[in-house]
Amino acid sequence: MISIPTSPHSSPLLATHDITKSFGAVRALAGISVRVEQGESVAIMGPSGSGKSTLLHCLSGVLVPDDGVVDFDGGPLSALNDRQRSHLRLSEFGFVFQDGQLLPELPARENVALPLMLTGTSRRLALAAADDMLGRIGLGELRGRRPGDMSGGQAQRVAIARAMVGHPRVVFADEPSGALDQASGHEVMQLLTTTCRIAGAALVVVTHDINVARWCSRLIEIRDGIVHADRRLSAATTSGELR
Ligand SMILES: Nc1ncnc2c1ncn2[C@@H]1O[C@H](COP(=O)(O)OP(=O)(O)OP(=O)(O)O)[C@@H](O)[C@H]1O
Repeated sequence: MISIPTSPHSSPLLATHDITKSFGAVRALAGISVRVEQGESVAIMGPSGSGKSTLLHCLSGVLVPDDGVVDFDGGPLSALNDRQRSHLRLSEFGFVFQDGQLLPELPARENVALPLMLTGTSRRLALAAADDMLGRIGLGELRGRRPGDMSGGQAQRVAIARAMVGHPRVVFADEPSGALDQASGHEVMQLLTTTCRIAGAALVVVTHDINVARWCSRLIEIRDGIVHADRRLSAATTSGELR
């Protein structure tokens, strides 16, 4: 685990303080302050181009903001160099993308084991942990199958197993059900929110779809690179159970 120098004040798990980010003349983030508490699930919504993915990438240390600060676990991500930030992403964060981004040449269990092997776990232990995770989410029978031989929903569930196998403290998901039909999308969101809740991981989901956002306990709406609204969602539907 990487230790970040801590700030003196008590802090949420993850927070941005007035961050800005521009790409050339395009101001993607124009001063955003948000907080994500431990174990909380937060949806980020907003029109196309409003800065949702840029915010997600700044929160997860993939991008460095031009101004402002991102704190994780009480310390600024900017205190870490590139190598330390990469290690933090592998060891503390999990990622789920719209198309899963599984490696097509590897069977499910090797895709799931990969983040552990990249942080130094032996192949044998990483594969055992991957098999265990796949079994716990009801995908044991898929462990030898390559992504090209799975449905989109199955591949997304394997991607969730890969995101969760390292016991992340935060899972970042960018349109995790965006490429799926409604029923598969529902299953994927149920699995994602349930596994995060059981693991005590915070979840940050970028989505265009209010039905996806409703799986979360909070909704942050972004417009033109600033926070337009930040509210609790009362009817969080996070009641699915793991098989
Ligand atoms: N790497 C980049 N290079 C240039 N411009 C970028 C880059 N990444 C984002 N932008 C621009 O920054 C703005 C915000 O982009 P971002 O992807 O964060 O929006 P978004 O809300 O996630 O959009 P969408 O819903 O369409 O995915 C857009 O105008 C986009 O074109």
